[in-house]
Amino acid sequence: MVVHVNAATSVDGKLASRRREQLAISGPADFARVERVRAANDAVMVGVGTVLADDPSLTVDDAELVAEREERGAPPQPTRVVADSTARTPPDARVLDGSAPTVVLVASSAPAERVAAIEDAGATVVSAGAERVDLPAAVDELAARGLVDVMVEGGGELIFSLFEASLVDELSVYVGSTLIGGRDAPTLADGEGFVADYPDLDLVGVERIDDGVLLRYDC
Ligand SMILES: NC(=O)C1=CN([C@@H]2O[C@H](COP(=O)(O)OP(=O)(O)OC[C@H]3O[C@@H](n4cnc5c(N)ncnc54)[C@H](OP(=O)(O)O)[C@@H]3O)[C@@H](O)[C@H]2O)C=CC1
Ligand SMILES: Nc1nc(O)c(N)c(N[C@@H]2O[C@H](COP(=O)(O)O)[C@@H](O)[C@H]2O)n1
Repeated sequence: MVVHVNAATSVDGKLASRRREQLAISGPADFARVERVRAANDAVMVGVGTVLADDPSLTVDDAELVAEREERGAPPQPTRVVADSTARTPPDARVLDGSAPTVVLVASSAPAERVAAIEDAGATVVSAGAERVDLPAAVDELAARGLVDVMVEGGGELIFSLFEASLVDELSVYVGSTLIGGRDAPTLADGEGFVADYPDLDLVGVERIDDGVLLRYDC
């Protein structure tokens, strides 16, 4: 199992503004790279905060990349995965539009009627954890379903939890040349934050793309 976190930040480490609206930090070449990373993975995962803020599709749109997946015997699209403890994913969200398989990870305490609405929209609901999605159990469950290479696109709450659980194998951060600011703006890793035992990453790549820099780390 390989968990690869990929995200784009401003020079000051923000994922978006304090309004938490979707913001294009990547340029065209970086978005094309992100699409290639999606296509190389079995699953593309986000937290429900990103679904509510961005309403992403998380699909591979480039027909050549879809064809390449099919040539190697993979399904045309990676499976979309949402970490959503209380089943807040709206039934009309793009991740539930049927254009790719979707797994929604919930806690066992998630309200049954909201779980049913997500299932009615065509997603597979997987329960892991009592009150909040238990990420180690969830990734094991994904692997058992053949989803072994997982790309995580954010946001900051989910990314922090994955680092806290020592589940991240690779991190790619595209640092765009824009400054967002704001103490309440989401950052690459939010959550409670570390106060000791800070993850020590191994810088393995630096590349200029568009007007920013892609930093790659082994974790
Ligand atoms: N620039 C970029 O590359 C990206 C930017 N973004 C931006 O980030 C923002 C959204 O980020 P953020 O608000 O942090 O949302 P996240 O996408 O990280 O989702 C956070 C939510 O995920 C749920 N969740 C379920 N299980 C867990 C767990 N074990 N650990 C942590 N979270 C869990 C929680 O809700 P619950 O408790 O209900 O389960 C939590 O509130 C938006 O502004 C978006 O535009 C997002 C992705 C990429
Ligand atoms: N790599 C990257 N660069 C940015 O500038 C971004 N804003 C994001 N956001 C992520 O991409 C998702 C959008 O996906 P779709 O295009 O709708 O498929 C968004 O939800 C974030 O996860 N990423």
